[in-house]
Amino acid sequence: METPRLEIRRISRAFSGRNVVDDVSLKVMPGQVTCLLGPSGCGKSTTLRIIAGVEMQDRGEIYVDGNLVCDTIYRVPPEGRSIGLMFQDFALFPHLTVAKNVAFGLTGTRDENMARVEELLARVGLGHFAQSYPHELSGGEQQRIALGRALAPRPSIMLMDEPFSGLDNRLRDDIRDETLAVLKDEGTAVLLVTHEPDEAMRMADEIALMRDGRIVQQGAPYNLYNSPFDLEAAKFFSDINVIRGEVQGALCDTPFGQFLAPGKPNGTVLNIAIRPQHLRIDFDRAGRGPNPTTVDGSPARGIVTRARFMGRESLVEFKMDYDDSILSATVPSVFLPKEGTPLWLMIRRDRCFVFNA
Ligand SMILES: Nc1ncnc2c1ncn2[C@@H]1O[C@H](COP(=O)(O)OP(=O)(O)OP(=O)(O)O)[C@@H](O)[C@H]1O
Repeated sequence: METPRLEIRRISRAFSGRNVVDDVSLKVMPGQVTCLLGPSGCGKSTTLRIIAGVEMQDRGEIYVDGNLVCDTIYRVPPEGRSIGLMFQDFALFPHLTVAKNVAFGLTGTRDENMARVEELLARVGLGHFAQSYPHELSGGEQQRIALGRALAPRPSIMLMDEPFSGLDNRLRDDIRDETLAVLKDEGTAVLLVTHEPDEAMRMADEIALMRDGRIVQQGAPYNLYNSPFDLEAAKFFSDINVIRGEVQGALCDTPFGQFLAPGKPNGTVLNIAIRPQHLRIDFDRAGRGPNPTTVDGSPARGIVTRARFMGRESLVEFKMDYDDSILSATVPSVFLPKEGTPLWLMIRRDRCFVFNA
């Protein structure tokens, strides 16, 4: 078995009696990007600060390359942990040239350091800026220099806390992709903190979804998106429609037909959740909808309340006849029916998530 670059075991930290980080365990394997994803205030940054060594845990252990760097008794200082850091305010040293910024943490001979600086500046595509000062560079370029500086000492693991949130949207996607390419090239393991699911999906090999100080689900982005642990986890990645139904005789009756509910006692209320792209819209045929199918179940009618063009897709919202609830569906390209139009919806049964209400 390969040794994880970083492993934390059962880390906890309380502030004023509140568990901000609660029994968190995590491994990051060589060459992997793991994202700690969760809403603001869930304890992501505190976890990262504990790993970096600028905050102490109340319980738990931290290992880098299989070696203990911190438990509640033994503690390697931050600079001895082989950890690189990159935060949103990546503050380069303004009085040092780009080359000297990148060389800052290096301990080799002058020649070795120069070679490493050259290698990294080439890798981030900014070799020609070696003798410039940070204020002569754009935000995105400074970000790339900060990446070079953090990578220069060949850290075992890079910790990144919302490193792209200071950049404007268009630039952000490019810098994110470039950063990822450089990190993969260097073979560095990364633990990246973000509250943006899109960023996590784009960057991560593995996502650890955090809520109220705990990791509630961990796995490949595909698995988190397609098999969310609960309704809240499902909602974190996209808008979601919820259809309620009650179980009778191992079947759950809904306006969209019956769902199998094996093992669920009679009277259990279920939330059937489905993402907007998995609803199918069909036309009204004088008050009748399409015929039921095994893939899509039965249709239910709604009235269009709003339709918006979103760029790649159109978002259509419906007030459903059965209980006036609102459902939304997305359609590729342009589909903008008038408000008040009656249309029928069907749901892709294989794309539904079923949770106890
Ligand atoms: N030193 C501290 N003293 C007291 N409370 C703290 C301290 N550090 C963090 N907290 C609290 O712990 C909780 C988690 O904070 P943390 O910064 O880890 O969350 P986060 O998930 O990174 O959120 P964000 O994305 O907003 O930074 C917050 O409620 C915060 O107020």
